[in-house]
Amino acid sequence: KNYPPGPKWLPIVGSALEINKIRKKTKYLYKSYKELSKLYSKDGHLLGLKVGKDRIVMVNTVEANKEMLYNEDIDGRPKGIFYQTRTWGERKGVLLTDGELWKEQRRFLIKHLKEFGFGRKGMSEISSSEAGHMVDDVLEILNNNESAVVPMHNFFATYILNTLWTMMAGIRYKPSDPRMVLLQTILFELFSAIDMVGCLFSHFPFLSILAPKTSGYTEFVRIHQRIWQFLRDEIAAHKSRFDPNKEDKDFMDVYLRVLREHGEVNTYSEGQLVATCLDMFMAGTETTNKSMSFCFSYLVREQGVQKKAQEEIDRVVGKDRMPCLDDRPNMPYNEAVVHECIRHFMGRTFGVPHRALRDTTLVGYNIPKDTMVVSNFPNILMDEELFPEPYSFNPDRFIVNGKLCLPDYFFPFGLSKHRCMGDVLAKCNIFMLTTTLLQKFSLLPAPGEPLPSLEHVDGATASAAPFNALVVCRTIK
Ligand code: HEM
Repeated sequence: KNYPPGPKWLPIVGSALEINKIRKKTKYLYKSYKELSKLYSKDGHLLGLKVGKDRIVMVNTVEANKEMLYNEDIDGRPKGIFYQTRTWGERKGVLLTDGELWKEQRRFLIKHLKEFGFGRKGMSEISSSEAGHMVDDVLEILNNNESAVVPMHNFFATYILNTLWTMMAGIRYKPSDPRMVLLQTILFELFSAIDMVGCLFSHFPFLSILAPKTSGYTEFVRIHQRIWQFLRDEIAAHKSRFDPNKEDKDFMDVYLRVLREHGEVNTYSEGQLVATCLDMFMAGTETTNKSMSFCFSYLVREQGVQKKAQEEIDRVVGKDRMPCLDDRPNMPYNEAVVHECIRHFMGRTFGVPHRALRDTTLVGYNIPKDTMVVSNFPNILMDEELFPEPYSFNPDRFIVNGKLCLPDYFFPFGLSKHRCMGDVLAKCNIFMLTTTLLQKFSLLPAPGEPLPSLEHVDGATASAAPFNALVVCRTIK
């Protein structure tokens, strides 16, 4: 009763058939939800759905999102096969957990990551060092030539992972490392095959037994097994060289010391360590990397925007040193590029689902316990009234009187207690990698190839369609 408006529910499938029908027409899930909202939701705030066993409420407007994100009754994370298969059937980690475990482990993670630079000056040094490695790698690809065609798909992924992994595990990888290439390929496959709200086997769990292959269950488990193995190998390496008398070098050392000294007590366990690493690996790299894939697909198309960003870099930084985070206040245009690329990414990606912990209400509608409640970021970030010509890449929309100005309806990292843990790192990396690359090189359309497509790859996190760019050395006057 008084559940948010939406399509009719049929037995077993709920509203899945109608969503599917519209998705075939619109291609993208966020566009399907927009159409359904137009059809069913008079006030536009919420769209109420049921897909298989899951009750899902899409939260469309700024007002409803603010109410939802500050409502403690909707502070849970979903339960069920999809969320728990990632962590061996248990609820572990920091991304998809709630209650005491989430509170304690999130606090512990942030506190100790700070010791290794997270959110502090050390982080900009790590990011700057990765930007330097990136330039060296591009020069190697150019091999003394003026230009080269470079696949931009996943180009930034390893540098982004390295900034996080330096703090988590004290290591960095080369983008050519076969383990990295494999991990990035399977992660891309995984995120394209699922939606933020689940997939076939999560809405219809019996399919994981009756049709494990067709429902995506087998592939989901296979990909996770690979990632678990990668993480477990690194933890094993840390264990084998652990010396209690030496200072901890990274988060894994800190966590292993706690386990050695106190055993697996309260919410601390080796499984929790693996799950936290898994969460950071997925939440920390996919998001930033895909934001950057949108950024450069537009910068190749929009040479005017690229030139404007380069003019500011040349004026403020010059050519004799690399950009650094302290330049940010003097570089509002490049700062605005960072926010515009995040807008394009989250403008096609839903928030991490919340769960109603008890029966509650939202903008006057009833939300029963255990309903999945999801921020429909695309509805806000691609709204023509809030962001005119939303599909154009226009950093100037965030500049007022020559200064960066972010409206209060721009909150792509969420709000309140579950707010993204990595927003500072993400913005730092996007700024450092973008400005450092544009200082040294221009990116042009690859000769003989179409411009980067405006279509994107749908999935749990959206990505620009793969594209190549002609990377050309710049000579700065
Ligand atoms: C452009 C980059 C990123 C965007 C747009 C983004 C966005 C988000 C959003 C919308 C949420 C959900 C907030 C909510 O549920 O209310 C979230 C949660 C989270 N993000 Fe990010 N994120 C980004 C980068 C990162 C990075 C770099 C890290 C890791 C350092 C990270 C770690 C997390 C974690 C752990 C959570 C769960 C927080 C919790 O439930 O307590 N994210 N992020």
